[in-house]
Amino acid sequence: MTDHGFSLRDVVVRRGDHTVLDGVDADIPSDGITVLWGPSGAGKTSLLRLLDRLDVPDSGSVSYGGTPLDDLDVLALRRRVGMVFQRATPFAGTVRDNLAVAAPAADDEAVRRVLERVSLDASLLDRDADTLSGGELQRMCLARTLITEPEAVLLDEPTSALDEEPRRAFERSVLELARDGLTVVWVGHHEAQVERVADRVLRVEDGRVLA
Ligand SMILES: Nc1ncnc2c1ncn2[C@@H]1O[C@H](COP(=O)(O)OP(=O)(O)OP(=O)(O)O)[C@@H](O)[C@H]1O
Repeated sequence: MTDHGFSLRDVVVRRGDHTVLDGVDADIPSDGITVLWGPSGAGKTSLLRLLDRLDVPDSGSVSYGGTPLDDLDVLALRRRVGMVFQRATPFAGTVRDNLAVAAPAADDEAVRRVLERVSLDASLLDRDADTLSGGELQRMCLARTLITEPEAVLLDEPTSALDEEPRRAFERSVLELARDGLTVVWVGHHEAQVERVADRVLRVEDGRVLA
């Protein structure tokens, strides 16, 4: 197991009388892009949310960098592990305001650097976030996650609402981030996309992770 990967042992999540995750054992190494892949309703999103402690399992354990998440301060964990959701979640205000919410102390240089990492033009900084295109918005959300310099990011079908061109642009940004050492866990849907981005695939089916 590498320095800051995730590991899940016998993880069970129940919602009412439905078992959403049913004894999951999995290791997610810190290098490259790991895609969680499987049919709708298989439990991919539920698994991803455990990694940032947005949810806690009913039993079993989840650790990060060898430490059980229960033993980590949750805010510190979320600084190390960022999340981008399926639907872009802009705050009211400009792109600059959105980045400042995540990192009030970030200077101009840091802001410009993070925009460059997601291929967003710096001229967008003073635009109202709600005037951005879907693709720009999702890359802004990625930038907002990256500006706190996490070690890992969790992506929950971040391109499912995007057309082909912005989807490819988002993929290119993430591939480059992974090449620069960011740990990426990506809940995928489109098979062609999985083939383009995955360094490894964890197949999730019916609440289990198959080898
Ligand atoms: N809060 C909840 N209450 C009841 N059932 C839930 C809840 N959250 C998830 N589920 C159920 O758990 C199962 C797994 O859901 P999950 O969202 O993890 O699947 P998924 O693999 O991410 O699916 P999709 O690809 O459609 O997003 C689904 O059957 C879902 O209806």
